Amino acid sequence: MTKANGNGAVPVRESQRRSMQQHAQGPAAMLAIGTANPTGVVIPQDHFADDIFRMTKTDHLTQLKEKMKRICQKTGIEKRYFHLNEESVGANPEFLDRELPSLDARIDMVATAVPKLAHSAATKAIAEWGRPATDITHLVFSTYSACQAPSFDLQLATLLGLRPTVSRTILSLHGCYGGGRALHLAKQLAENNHGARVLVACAELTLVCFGAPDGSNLVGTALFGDGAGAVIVGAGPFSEGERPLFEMVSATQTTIPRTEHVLGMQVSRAGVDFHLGIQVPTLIGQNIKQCLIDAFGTDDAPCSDWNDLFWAVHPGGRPILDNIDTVLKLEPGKLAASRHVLREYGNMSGATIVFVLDELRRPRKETGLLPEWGAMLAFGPGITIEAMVLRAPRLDEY
Ligand SMILES: CCCCCCCCCCCCCCCCCC(=O)SCCNC(=O)CCNC(=O)[C@H](O)C(C)(C)COP(=O)(O)OP(=O)(O)OC[C@H]1O[C@@H](n2cnc3c(N)ncnc32)[C@H](O)[C@@H]1OP(=O)(O)O
Repeated sequence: MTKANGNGAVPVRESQRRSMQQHAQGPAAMLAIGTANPTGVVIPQDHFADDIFRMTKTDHLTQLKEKMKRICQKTGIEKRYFHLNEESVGANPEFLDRELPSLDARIDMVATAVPKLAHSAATKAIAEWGRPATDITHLVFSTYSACQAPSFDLQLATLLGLRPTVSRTILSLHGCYGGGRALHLAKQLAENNHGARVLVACAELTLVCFGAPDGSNLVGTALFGDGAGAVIVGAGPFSEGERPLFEMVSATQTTIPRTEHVLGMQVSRAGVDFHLGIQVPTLIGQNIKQCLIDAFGTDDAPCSDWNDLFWAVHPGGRPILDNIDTVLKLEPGKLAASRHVLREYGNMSGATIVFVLDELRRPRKETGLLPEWGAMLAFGPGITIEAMVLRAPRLDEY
């Protein structure tokens, strides 16, 4: 069979051959990881309630403050990093009144702060990768702060000096599954484009959501922090010096039916409003096993014991991790990387999963080598669950 072109007939077999060559060898892998947090403000969780009520001039709301203290004690968080500080909150009093427009001022602040934070994480990932930034062919950027075009993806590409031909995608408002979604897309891009090297960048600043504590935002205010993560993703053949940290074997996205109202974010003239339903941890616990079975592509559990795997779980909140432990009957310590990241940084939404992966790949005397097979999970509005089967190659494999 032939296909016409301007110069005559081109055999389809030839175009098929070319398209076959576009595919990479083997599954994509994460080749390097970088993380960053704002350097300005670190708030210990045990005096967060005092700090936030003072900063927002709401100390008179004593019952609300007591509830915030109760919530903070149950988060499993010890400290969080923030871009906003007392001075910038004082300079923007409209941030404290949801009736006043403040979106423009927030967009002005994130316009430089988000790419700067992403740049910091990406620079570390690129340095670890060891190849020049100009070898990056694709960029996938995820954030809940993007309200402009051109956006942070182009700013980051410029800051890093990427090629003008770099293929850019920005994911907006995917919330806590943004990092999982970006990695899932990067896997598909790397596997379908021979030689592709994809930079995944996730950067989250709570300042677009920040407001004075009220009856609706206590949990989010007690839980979320600022951070950025970056991962270089590519598939074989690997160049000298490239070493896969985690192979990205298969991935699925699942939406739990009829849960759209449970978890959500909405851009308003007063910033980004968010809603975290009290049933989120239970719903995730009830659905997680099936998502894993789907991701592993088997009719039943992929292994007799989920403890045979290593786990990279987005620490959306302490009870989410507790429910996963219970449902999967995990041994203590299986979710240690997730609990560590929650304790040290809080929930940094889409960027958090990169911190968990970074924590997992650190060699540990007490736990030894990771099991060969693992699972990555991230959750967010929808309720959407991103699941990915990972494989940790042995050091001498590549
Ligand atoms: C410079 C400073 C700047 C600061 C800026 C901060 C700004 C932050 C804004 C960032 C927003 C980003 C939004 C991103 C949205 C995407 C989220 C996701 O995708 S991923 C998913 C995100 N993750 C999640 O959705 C999980 C969040 N949940 C948790 O982590 C835990 O449930 C917990 C820590 C809140 C409580 O621990 P637990 O063991 O459950 O303890 P208990 O049962 O004893 O409850 C204690 C009290 O808490 C109450 N209460 C509980 N839940 C809720 C609720 N949803 N609703 C309301 N209230 C709630 C409960 O009723 C009780 O009240 P009381 O009886 O004392 O009066």
